[in-house]
Amino acid sequence: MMNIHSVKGQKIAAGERTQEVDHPHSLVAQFGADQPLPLDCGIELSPFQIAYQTYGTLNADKSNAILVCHALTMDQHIANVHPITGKPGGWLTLVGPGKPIDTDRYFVICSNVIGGCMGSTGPASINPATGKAWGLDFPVITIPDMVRAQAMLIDRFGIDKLFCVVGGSMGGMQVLQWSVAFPERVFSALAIACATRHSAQNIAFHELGRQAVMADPDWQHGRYFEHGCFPHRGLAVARMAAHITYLSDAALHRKFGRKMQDRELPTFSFDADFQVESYLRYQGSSFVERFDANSYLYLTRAMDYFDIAADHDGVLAAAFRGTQTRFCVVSFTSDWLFPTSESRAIVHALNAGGARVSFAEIVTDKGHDAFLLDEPEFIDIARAFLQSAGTARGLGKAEH
Ligand SMILES: CC(=O)SCCNC(=O)CCNC(=O)[C@H](O)C(C)(C)COP(=O)(O)OP(=O)(O)OC[C@H]1O[C@@H](n2cnc3c(N)ncnc32)[C@H](O)[C@@H]1OP(=O)(O)O
Ligand SMILES: N[C@@H](CCO)C(=O)O
Repeated sequence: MMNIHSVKGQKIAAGERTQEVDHPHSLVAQFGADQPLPLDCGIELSPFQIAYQTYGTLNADKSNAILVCHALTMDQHIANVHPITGKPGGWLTLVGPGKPIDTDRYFVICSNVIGGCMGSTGPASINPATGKAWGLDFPVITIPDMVRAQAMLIDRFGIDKLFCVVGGSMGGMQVLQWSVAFPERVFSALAIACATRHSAQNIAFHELGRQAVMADPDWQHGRYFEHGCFPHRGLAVARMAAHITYLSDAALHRKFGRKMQDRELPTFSFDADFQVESYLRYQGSSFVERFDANSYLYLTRAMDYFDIAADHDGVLAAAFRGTQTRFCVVSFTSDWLFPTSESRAIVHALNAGGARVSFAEIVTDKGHDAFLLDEPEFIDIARAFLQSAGTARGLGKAEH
């Protein structure tokens, strides 16, 4: 029986941070001492829980399930109003009735990653051994750990084989890991704006963000809840730096150029004179209202450690050899975080491994986060891929 409860999250209430906040729109699967999660660091995490959302209906033979893997700071609320921000779902361009991930046709599951802060067990959860938030005592988790936890959730649904696993950025890493760790459970895979390993430049940006968090005196060596504070400034700076990498020079120029913010002339101060400064400050301050600082450390670390080839004697193609999964790999021309060269490396490895793979590079100036935006060519490609995979899976044609 599925063990379903209203999620008791750990933190994040804008302005009034507590360690027990309801997330009434999520379901939670709990895993007790009899079902520990084996982690790459050698520790078994137990007990733990996974918060998740579902959309649509699972068909009788359980062949229409799509697992959506969320990106770094996103969460399971991909197609419903977000319970903290009150904003529309995080991936409505792709998920919903009549959308490529058609909730009238597919059963869609999206779970908050292990280590996250939206109801799944993470560093802000209570450590049963101490009765306090885990903080940095939480074990370091990896992308394979996230996927192993998701597989345990999928088992609870009695789903042997997912029709598709879909994700962008860190979600795309999970897609690739699913196809390597559980090839027989993945009929098709849509990996967007991602890579099989994190580059030196990307690790460097993550390190910058982590150092910004840890340099904030309110971080308190990760024990900020106990001190009744939160590293707002450090986490906001981390987000500002990261957000620049999600965009592109051309997009920033198009949106803001050198335009001034609510003024005609420079103030000759360090106010946000430029619109782009004001925008970045807003992105930083809104982020800290919805995200946990320690989770940010853990999830960026998980991406840093990701390296599929390293787990296969340095031979990427060996990871995919003999796979029956149908792949679609997508990149965006202005993505300098996961440039097209990374996607080509995935495609070459898949080809060498004998996989069935299609590849699209979308021309856009919207940067890495183009996968979250209304990018018609990308939406069309996702729709066509799922349509053709659905036909191959015997799911019939969509009405739309
Ligand atoms: C948990 C969730 O809700 S997940 C939400 C979805 N995902 C994320 O947050 C990931 C991070 N966010 C992003 O990467 C991007 O914001 C996207 C991709 C989601 C959206 O991109 P876009 O639609 O192009 O929005 P854009 O980046 O221009 O940001 C718009 C916001 O900036 C604000 N803004 C724009 N210009 C300025 C300015 N000069 N000064 C201050 N704020 C500004 C807008 O008011 C708007 O605020 P709102 O989000 O509260 O409505
Ligand atoms: N902007 C998205 C994607 C980052 O890779 C996020 O914050 O999760």
